[in-house]
Amino acid sequence: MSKYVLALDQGTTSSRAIIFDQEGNIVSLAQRPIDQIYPHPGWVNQDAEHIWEVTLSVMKEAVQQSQLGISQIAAIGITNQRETTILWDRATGKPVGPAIVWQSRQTSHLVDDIFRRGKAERYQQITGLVPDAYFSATKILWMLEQDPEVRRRAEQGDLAFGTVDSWLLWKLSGGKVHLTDYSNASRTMLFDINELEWSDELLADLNIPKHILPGLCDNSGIICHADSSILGAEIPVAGVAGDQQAALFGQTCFSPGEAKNTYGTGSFCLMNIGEKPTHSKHKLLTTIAWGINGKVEYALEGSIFVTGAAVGWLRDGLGIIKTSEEVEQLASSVKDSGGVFFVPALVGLGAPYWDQYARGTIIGITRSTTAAHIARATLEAIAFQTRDVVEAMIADSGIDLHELRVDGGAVKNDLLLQIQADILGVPVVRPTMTEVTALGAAYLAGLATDVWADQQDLKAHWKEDRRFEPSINADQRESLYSTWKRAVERACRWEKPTE
Ligand SMILES: Nc1ncnc2c1ncn2[C@@H]1O[C@H](COP(=O)(O)OP(=O)(O)O)[C@@H](O)[C@H]1O
Ligand SMILES: O=P(O)(O)OC[C@H](O)CO
Repeated sequence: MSKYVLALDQGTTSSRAIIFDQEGNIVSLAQRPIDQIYPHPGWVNQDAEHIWEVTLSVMKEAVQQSQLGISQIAAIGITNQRETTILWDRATGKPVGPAIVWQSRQTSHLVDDIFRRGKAERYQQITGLVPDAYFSATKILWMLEQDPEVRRRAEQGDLAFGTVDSWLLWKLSGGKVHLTDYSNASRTMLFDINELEWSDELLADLNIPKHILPGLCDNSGIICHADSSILGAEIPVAGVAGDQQAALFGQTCFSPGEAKNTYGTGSFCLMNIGEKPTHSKHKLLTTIAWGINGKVEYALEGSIFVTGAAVGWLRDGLGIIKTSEEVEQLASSVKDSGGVFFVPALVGLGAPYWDQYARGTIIGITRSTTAAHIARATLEAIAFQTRDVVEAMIADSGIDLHELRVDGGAVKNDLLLQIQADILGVPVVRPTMTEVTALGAAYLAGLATDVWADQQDLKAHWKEDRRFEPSINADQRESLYSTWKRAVERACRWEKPTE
């Protein structure tokens, strides 16, 4: 009998549930948006109950749409927006306050404190991360410091911390498990990626009680069973990974040197570096790709905070497009950006700049600048930021990039991918399946439940849709890129740190 896998992709802007067949084809897909809460400039919050309700509803919808019997679904795989921090009451299962989203800058001052105390390097040695408000650690601290009652309940063991994977596992299992996987743990800035355990040293440094943390589980293996009240049967949850690591897996980048870039709210370029956690010398992150059957593999990561979200801002903030898709037509209506450069540092800058206080900058505007030039500059900014991290990755790994595999919500935009090939100077390759994040989660779950035999089996599913070749010469490319670097300089350190 054919087997199917249900993947839950809980992203920053939406939850998707996708059922895959054994060839890796989509049988059904349901998607609904996640409400964003912006209480103050630079803050980004979400409601954890809402995240669960939306995820539950798309899961039910995808199963219904597929017309499959529930017994045909061999496993559930989970993948999630990473770092987003949730604290909940173990007894009631209710979240304590809003979830603090990975993009939120509300804890920048707590990170400044780590730097002021001269501890940044130590954090990096232990966790592989450049200290930043992006990661969960200072978000947890912020929640504990906001309210003495929250701190008291946490100390007493009443509260549980989790990233979105833990929250979904808790909810799916009916409150039976409090776990996280290696890939998500490695994004908390509390996990020792060398020793593969929570760091007592960093927990003590931030005064975070260890017992609020989840236990660890493999990325592939039976983790728990979905409560039968949810889909009518106890389906095994057999795969879980942070969305960027899941995309690396879905793109079948199983060997050292293989890399992908995912274009969603932000963009995340990851390269498999094998079994040694080599530390970056060029301000990239070292992160856990996955841990399966006791074997942990690592990746280098360039995290770009705002790419698709900049297109979202053109839509919701400026109102110059009605849908994100419209950006392609608007940007195509001009041959270049007319000298306009947009540094979309809307929530600071991630790799390789790590400037919490950079802010968005549009520069080079003249009397002839139009909305179309700004739209084109936005797509170019996505490509320039990718070049920034790809250059760092080549410098770190010593491996030359011959092509870039891409995926994510924004890669249906052909113009974006052409601009990307032009700015990088290497071909950009889009696979036929662009829901690679969900596919990666399905693969992890399906490998543990005999839907697929091994990684070789998965490699056979990957097919190229289109290859975008560079179409500008090296002089044009370098001239554009050096102007981008000047624009970034103007955006850096704009906001004043608060004490
Ligand atoms: N055609 C397009 N061109 C450029 N950006 C797009 C396009 N379609 C969607 N996007 C952007 O992609 C993002 C959604 O991608 P998705 O992978 O679903 O994100 P996430 O997983 O971060 O929620 C949004 O920020 C949206 O503005
Ligand atoms: O939900 P996405 O696709 O924007 O991914 C967010 C990343 O996991 C943040 O680290």
